[in-house]
Amino acid sequence: MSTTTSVRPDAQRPAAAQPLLDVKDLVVRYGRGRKAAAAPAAVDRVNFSIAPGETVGLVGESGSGKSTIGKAILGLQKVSGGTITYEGQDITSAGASQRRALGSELRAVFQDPNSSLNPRNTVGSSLAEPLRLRGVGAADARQRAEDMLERVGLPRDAVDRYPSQFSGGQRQRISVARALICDPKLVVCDEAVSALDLSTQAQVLNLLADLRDERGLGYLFIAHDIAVVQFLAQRVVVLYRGQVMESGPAAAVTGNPKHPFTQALVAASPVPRPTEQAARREARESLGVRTGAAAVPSPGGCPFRLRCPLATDLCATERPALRQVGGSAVACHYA
Ligand SMILES: Nc1ncnc2c1ncn2[C@@H]1O[C@H](COP(=O)(O)OP(=O)(O)OP(=O)(O)O)[C@@H](O)[C@H]1O
Repeated sequence: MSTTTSVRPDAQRPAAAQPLLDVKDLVVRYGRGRKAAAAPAAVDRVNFSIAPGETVGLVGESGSGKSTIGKAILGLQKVSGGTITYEGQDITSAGASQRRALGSELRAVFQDPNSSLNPRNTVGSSLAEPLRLRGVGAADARQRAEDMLERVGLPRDAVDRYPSQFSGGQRQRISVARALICDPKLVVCDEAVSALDLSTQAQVLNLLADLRDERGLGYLFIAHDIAVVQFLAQRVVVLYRGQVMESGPAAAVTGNPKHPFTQALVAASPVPRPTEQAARREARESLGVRTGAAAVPSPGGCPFRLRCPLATDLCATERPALRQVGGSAVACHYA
């Protein structure tokens, strides 16, 4: 699985010799002792790797083992078999000190931002905490927290406010800022945008893509929605009942799924068929409505272009939101 195909051409990079992360024959069984041995494997001989700067999407229905794999990589779940290697170092059963040493390089963003933000702490102290643990002084940590908040599109004075004073989407931006403040090399995003509405999903996905491209980050992007995974991932791994059903370049897996389960997953995604979208566009054009896509071509493509309730056709006419992506202006109703 060495080919990299991205929906954003600027995210393409040559494959590196040594993977950033290598998961080999991973098995996870829940429970202890004899109970665990008798339990069906939640993750069953899973293999995949992530190159530096690459995004791999892990997709599958509920209960297919996605989060279990994420937790095993983060050291939050004991592994029953196989190996997890990070930059050539075996971290399968890493102890506390090895994990601490890895802490700034391997970070996570979860579905619920409250899981990483203590409601009693100001945003500034939540962001500064991982830096302080690594010996950064208070003034420097505050400065870096303010810089990071600005980078994720929040005001610098957010440092002195509490998580409850922000919307769900803003809290997720704060979680992203907290995950990235230590300059990690790999971020596990576990359903990081699933709880957000479509508009906020698009904003956070764009933010994740921009940060990846700026910093050369690797992502393991876990989601049940293959349309969301397709936006960010260069390669996709499809899981079913703990096993890999199909994997490969994102465009191939989502555009021409080989396995019946992947086909079902694509069909289940709330994406109108391209033919349906074309029919909608024709209908609008016959009414003289200018299409957003024709007005401002998008280099990366909107993640919701196929399932946007407006089929993105009214973007440029109704709410001409413009933003810069890779040097080009992109119009999106949801931007
Ligand atoms: N703590 C646990 N104890 C026992 N079984 C568990 C535990 N956590 C998960 N499982 C089981 O492991 C399997 C995989 O669960 P996992 O949460 O990894 O799936 P998932 O694909 O992330 O699902 P979802 O999309 O709903 O989060 C499921 O059968 C689940 O019931």
